[in-house]
Amino acid sequence: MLLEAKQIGFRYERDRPVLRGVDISIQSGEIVGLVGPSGFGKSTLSRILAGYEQPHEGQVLLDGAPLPASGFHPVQLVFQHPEKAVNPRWRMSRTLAEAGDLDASLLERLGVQKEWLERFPNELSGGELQRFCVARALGRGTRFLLADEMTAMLDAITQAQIWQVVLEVARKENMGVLVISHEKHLIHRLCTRVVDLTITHEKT
Ligand SMILES: Nc1ncnc2c1ncn2[C@@H]1O[C@H](COP(=O)(O)OP(=O)(O)OP(=O)(O)O)[C@@H](O)[C@H]1O
Repeated sequence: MLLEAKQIGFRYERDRPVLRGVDISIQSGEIVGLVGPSGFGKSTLSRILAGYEQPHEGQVLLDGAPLPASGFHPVQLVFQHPEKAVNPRWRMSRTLAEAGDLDASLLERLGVQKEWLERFPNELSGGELQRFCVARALGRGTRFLLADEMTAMLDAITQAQIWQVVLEVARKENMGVLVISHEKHLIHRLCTRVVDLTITHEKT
């Protein structure tokens, strides 16, 4: 499968484009890094690739077709702030159910404890909550995972544990992964290819 963004243009405010003429593509099985200075539009691009934002120019295609508008989305985004990605009024078991039927061992491998399932998001630490968000994003229908500073707020051991599981699942399921991070060593260790947004970005 191929996820591609072609000639993407995007602005939040009139006359202030954030992205202009950006191209990026990810093949199944690839681990691609996306780097660039702060404020250059990396998170915006990941939201466009996941279908949360519509580009003002260009298009996002999955095997040549537009992203599906309903059902479990094949492109899943996990970002830095898990508390913004879950419904605060739902117990974690309900949030997880959004991913459908998960691989039984996944929660255990991600270090999710059974008793956490009955808790609400505000009864978990950021790191505990992020494990749920990662699990939910690794549902059986996921073909591409976009990790936007996914482990930036976690300690090194938790970061390594989560990435190990993500890479195992990605390899087994032949998922494509986009890694957005300011941590050069993480990008270097994980990625087979790196896209630099300062180069991809069309100069004016
Ligand atoms: N909702 C919004 N409304 C207006 N401007 C926004 C909004 N979200 C982001 N921006 C602006 O768009 C630009 C790109 O932001 P974005 O978060 O995509 O950058 P980034 O490369 O991911 O940055 P960082 O590395 O700091 O996370 C920034 O100038 C930011 O201030």
